[in-house]
Amino acid sequence: MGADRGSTKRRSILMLPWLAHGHISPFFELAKRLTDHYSFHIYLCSTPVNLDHLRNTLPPFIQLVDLHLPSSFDKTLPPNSHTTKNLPPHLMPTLKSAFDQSEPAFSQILNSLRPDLLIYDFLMPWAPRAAARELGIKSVVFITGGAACHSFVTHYIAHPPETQFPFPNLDIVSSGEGQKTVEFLESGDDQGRLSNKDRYFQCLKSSSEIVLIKTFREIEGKYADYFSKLLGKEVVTVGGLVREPEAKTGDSDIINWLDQRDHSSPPVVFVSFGSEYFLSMEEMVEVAKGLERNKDLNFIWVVRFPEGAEQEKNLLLPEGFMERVEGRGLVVEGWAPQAKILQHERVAGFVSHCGWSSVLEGIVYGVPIVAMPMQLDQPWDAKLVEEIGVGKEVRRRKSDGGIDGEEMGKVIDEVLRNEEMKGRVRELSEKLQGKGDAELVAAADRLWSLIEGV
Ligand SMILES: C[C@@H]1O[C@H](OP(=O)(O)OP(=O)(O)OC[C@H]2O[C@@H](n3ccc(=O)[nH]c3=O)[C@H](O)[C@@H]2O)[C@H](O)[C@H](O)[C@H]1O
Repeated sequence: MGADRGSTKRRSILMLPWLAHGHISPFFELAKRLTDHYSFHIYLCSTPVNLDHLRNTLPPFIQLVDLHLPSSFDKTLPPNSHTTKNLPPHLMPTLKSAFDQSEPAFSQILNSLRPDLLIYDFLMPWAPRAAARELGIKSVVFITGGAACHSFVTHYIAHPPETQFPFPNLDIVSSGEGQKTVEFLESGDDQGRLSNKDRYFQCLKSSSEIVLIKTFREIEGKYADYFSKLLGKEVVTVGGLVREPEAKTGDSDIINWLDQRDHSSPPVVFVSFGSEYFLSMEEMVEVAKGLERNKDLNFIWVVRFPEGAEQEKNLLLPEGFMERVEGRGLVVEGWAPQAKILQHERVAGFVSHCGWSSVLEGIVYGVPIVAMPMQLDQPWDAKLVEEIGVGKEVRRRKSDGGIDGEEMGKVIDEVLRNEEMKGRVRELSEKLQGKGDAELVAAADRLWSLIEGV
């Protein structure tokens, strides 16, 4: 008896992603595939503000469950800020503490829904403990990032500092590029109770005999195997979960702009730094410089500002920038239909912060990547992009580690001219078609057998 739809009974899974779009989106994609092909019923649990955009497009056998953070935080974290989207960075530790203190509410949800399994994220060690305590059920952590990064971070936490990471090309701590991420790992929530590295490692250790991760063995098999060795658990890949772009009103202006770039006009690059990161003023100036450097370059650039800090984009962009790029550059505020843009035939390059979902979308849609990592796992994702030959990283200034517009412009030109890289991206994109489904089938069966205890 497998997890296939022929099974007579449905097994229920409660999913609890971290309160960020870059986490909720992969959990929802996994939920859609598990309920679409297999006999699972999925409860997707998050704060109301994080679930609102999903309420009207729910496939069968997926149910949204609102989790309310303690009202004691309402002064520092009003309900519409119970998400990392547009949250001022200094409030992130407070959001983690508020989420931690929602454990009693989560325990009530466990008791009312009584799921057969919990799939959780790597930021809430209290969730698997609650599942075991309240219901005696197993829990599985689902890593929404890449295996290269997570195998390094786990190695960094589990081994003495002098132990050599087996893949030196990705040992960015030794190379001095990972300082910000090390600081992030050593820092913690605003009560100082739990460092991020302890929080993360407790989540990994609390997972049952398997760990799920959003990647393809084709591109990260050796890292997934090392991750498994470090954890002493089975690391089960689910493929890239690259979502099919949904048609949305308001996207047509951008798509029409792309359609108007005929084959005689220069190629277009899409520039985005994800749903969490906000460029500083200085970084905005350097990115603008990089896009202006090549007068022939067409581009779409998504610019974002923290909630309450929205400003007219021309206040933050260099004087006269919009006029100078008139006709070849489109600056979009807040959000753009990234998946649809990357699929467009006129888009020949992707300037990305290398958030993991963006890297996978660039690869699956066959668009070479100009890697400009900013924080978190992005430095490792950028190194992987270079290692598998689907892009090139923009090296930062040696003097102060800042991004350099001139260097960015050079790498854009180099990537757009690199026929071998374009061929490699196309070849990998074709190779990955269907690979993800095969990995998902195996993962669904593995979850089913875990629930059945076989
Ligand atoms: C897991 C973790 O999530 C975070 O998410 P973040 O949003 O920054 O980036 P992505 O993972 O690329 O996720 C971004 C997702 O939002 C979509 N999108 C984004 C901006 C936009 O304007 N339009 C869109 O459609 C995009 O297509 C992708 O699917 C951190 O990066 C972290 O590095 C990453 O490992």
